[in-house]
Amino acid sequence: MPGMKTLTFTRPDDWHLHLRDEALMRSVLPDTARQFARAIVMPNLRPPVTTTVQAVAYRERILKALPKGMKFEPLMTLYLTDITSAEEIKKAKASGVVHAVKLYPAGATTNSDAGVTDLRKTYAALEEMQRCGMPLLVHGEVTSTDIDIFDREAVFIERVMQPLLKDLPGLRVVFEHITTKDAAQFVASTPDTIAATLTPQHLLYNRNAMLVGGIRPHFYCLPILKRETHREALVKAATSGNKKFFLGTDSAPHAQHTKENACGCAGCYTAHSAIELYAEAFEAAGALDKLEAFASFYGADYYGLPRNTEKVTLRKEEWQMPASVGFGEHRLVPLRAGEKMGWKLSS
Ligand SMILES: NC(=O)N[C@@H](CC(=O)O)C(=O)O
Ligand SMILES: [Zn+2]
Ligand SMILES: [Zn+2]
Repeated sequence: MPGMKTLTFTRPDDWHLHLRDEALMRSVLPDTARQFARAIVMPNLRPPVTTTVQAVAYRERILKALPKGMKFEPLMTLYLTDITSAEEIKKAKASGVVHAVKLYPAGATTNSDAGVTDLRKTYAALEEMQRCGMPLLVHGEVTSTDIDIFDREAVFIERVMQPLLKDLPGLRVVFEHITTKDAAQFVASTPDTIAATLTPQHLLYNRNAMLVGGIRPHFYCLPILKRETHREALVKAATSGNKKFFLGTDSAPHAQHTKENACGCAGCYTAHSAIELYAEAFEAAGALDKLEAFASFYGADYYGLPRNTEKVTLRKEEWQMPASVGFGEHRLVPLRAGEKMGWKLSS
């Protein structure tokens, strides 16, 4: 069609994704595989993926769940615990399928109770990671009860991140799903070994979306949405052309009834149309020309993997996000449910 606005670019990858397992995974995996060539798959299952043997088995379950005709490469991670050994890191590295290790401070987020209680307990593993170049992916929030939930990321920088990088200056660290100006500035000021992922919800929304005119549980994720000044700083980082900032949806599916609940779970389901959501955020910033490198180049470069060669096309087209989609035997409410979208990925 003449005059139709399209955007063709290298197929993207998702550098932070929750796929869950079994029937739940089978429901969400096609959404990711339709858009992304590869994804860094988070290990916060119950029980968590703490060993290479478990990661290899989880990878096989993912590949088996992939619908016929779809191509997708899951990049596996290990869940760091107080007892992860240097030996386990060596096995992970040698496997060729484990690409990173994830730090969840104990109690910080969904399925993090097996997480790290004191970072010093993990130094043998971290030293081996520093030696072999295995990235540490960090959920960067402190968990102390005296710290306000809106300050937990900023406080994490001074209390955990800075001491960690002082002790292990060669460690590769990805500050995952950053939500504050503080984190964006911190990452920008560090050497190239330190990078960050950015989610669509933190680029598109501030905390008003979650709290004004009624409490909207489908906008609740961790780290929690912050005020507008932070969102603006994140958009600036994502669209700056700085290779330290790349795409990681943090798509985190939870069944509808567990989010629409007196004690609702944390996590936004963005995989349904993640690349379209990012396109909207980049378009609003007048930076669509920066989307390809953010979505398809910088993450691969950071992880030392080849860039994808296949192309995808986004079309400017209005469509409506479904109110919910299937999730095993449950329902799952995607971000933007029932609302208009302005971009569509061509199939
Ligand atoms: N982001 C979230 O709010 N939730 C994630 C965990 C995480 O990434 O912190 C989940 O697994 O549900
Ligand atoms: Zn997290
Ligand atoms: Zn996550």
